[in-house]
Amino acid sequence: MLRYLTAGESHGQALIATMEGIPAHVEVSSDDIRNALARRRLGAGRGARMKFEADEVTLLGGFRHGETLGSPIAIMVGNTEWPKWTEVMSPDAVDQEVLDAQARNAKLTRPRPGHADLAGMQKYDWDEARPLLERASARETAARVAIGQVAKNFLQQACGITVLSHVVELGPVKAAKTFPTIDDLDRIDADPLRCNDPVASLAMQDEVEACHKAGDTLGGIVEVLAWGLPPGLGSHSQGDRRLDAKLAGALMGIQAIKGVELGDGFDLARVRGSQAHDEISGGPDGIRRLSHHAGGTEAGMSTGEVLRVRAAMKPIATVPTALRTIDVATGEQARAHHQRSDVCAVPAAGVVAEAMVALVLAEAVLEKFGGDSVAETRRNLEAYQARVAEQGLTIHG
Ligand SMILES: Cc1cc2nc3c(=O)[nH]c(=O)nc-3n(C[C@H](O)[C@H](O)[C@H](O)COP(=O)(O)O)c2cc1C
Ligand SMILES: C=C(O[C@@H]1CC(C(=O)O)=C[C@@H](OP(=O)(O)O)[C@H]1O)C(=O)O
Repeated sequence: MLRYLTAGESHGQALIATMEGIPAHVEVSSDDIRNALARRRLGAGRGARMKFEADEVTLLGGFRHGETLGSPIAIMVGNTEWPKWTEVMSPDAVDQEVLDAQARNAKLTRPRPGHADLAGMQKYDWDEARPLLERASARETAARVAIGQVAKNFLQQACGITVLSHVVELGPVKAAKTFPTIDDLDRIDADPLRCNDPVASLAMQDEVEACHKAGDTLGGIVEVLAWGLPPGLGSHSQGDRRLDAKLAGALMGIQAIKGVELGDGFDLARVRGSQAHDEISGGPDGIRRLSHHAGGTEAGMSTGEVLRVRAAMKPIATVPTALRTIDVATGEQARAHHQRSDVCAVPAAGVVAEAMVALVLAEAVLEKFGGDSVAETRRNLEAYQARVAEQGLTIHG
């Protein structure tokens, strides 16, 4: 069983991710994690904080000599801005004078619509937003990307599975419906919008710029693709074992994601059945699908086709021309607290979505094939593939 947790606050000393269940002998380096975190910082529309703050990676446990040990993993992502926040975020009690000064200067009593601020104050009994926003912040996704990279390395090394994402919509701009391949990954990462369509990317960059000037924010849609999945990950037999349900839950668990669709998703509801399903054809090479509407799952199981899942991100909620709210200290109408924010974080959300998909797939692979070492998982996978081939049911995607 694969399980993981993260801890840490946005302006805390560090984020920590722990993960248990990853087999031994997955090759991972600190640079792999650093590169993954650098990809998450990329992208047009990110705010000032991404420029002056850095992620400091430390592999704390579960690794030795560039490999996983099969024991629990702990990764620390240190925050270089911590020295400026030691008093505001001190884990230990501070003097009343310091608290009073903080209250005078910076008590966040004007909850921001679209954030954890107001519901969190109600639920956890706080009189300001700081204790909520610190954990609700998507800074936390750095920790998930760190362990997601370990899952990606495992998937690649044990099963030859590759996970990639690209931005398909940004506000009103839509990319052409092109299907990137693994070879496009470097080009997509080099694009400021992580978009596979260069013309749409320019229009997206203009949209980000226009929004920035107007003091407004943007959302968009990312698509995650995974190549190399065997058929049969997940199960039809219980709702909570379905691969599509796990993917949807994991992607909806990312801050600001408000919709998820598998394959053609919502569009399938608008066409007739004869147009909606992926017909099956046989032949000497094995089985082939004549279309890719389902997105690589049927009845909660992977089909062996390319997995294709999309996530819709709402526009950034901390709108610079601040939204209306109340001041909870006075009960009076006010404008929401705003210091700075991203105009758009859709390219970064794509990288986070890749990590979440990789974690779900790693869990599904381990559920189906088990294995305490990469070689054992691979051997079990190969035995399964050989049996499927004997049945004459090998998929050629
Ligand atoms: C990578 C990433 C960066 C984000 N950056 C910001 C930001 O700068 N400002 C902001 O208001 N929200 C940002 N968000 C979204 C908020 O964290 C999120 O909307 C908020 O915590 C409320 O959660 P909810 O939208 O899921 O309801 C970001 C989300 C992601 C995934
Ligand atoms: C720090 C990160 O993203 C932050 C996520 C975030 C939010 O509300 O989610 C708000 C912003 O932080 P602040 O309000 O302090 O400027 C982003 O910069 C990060 O992704 O590493």
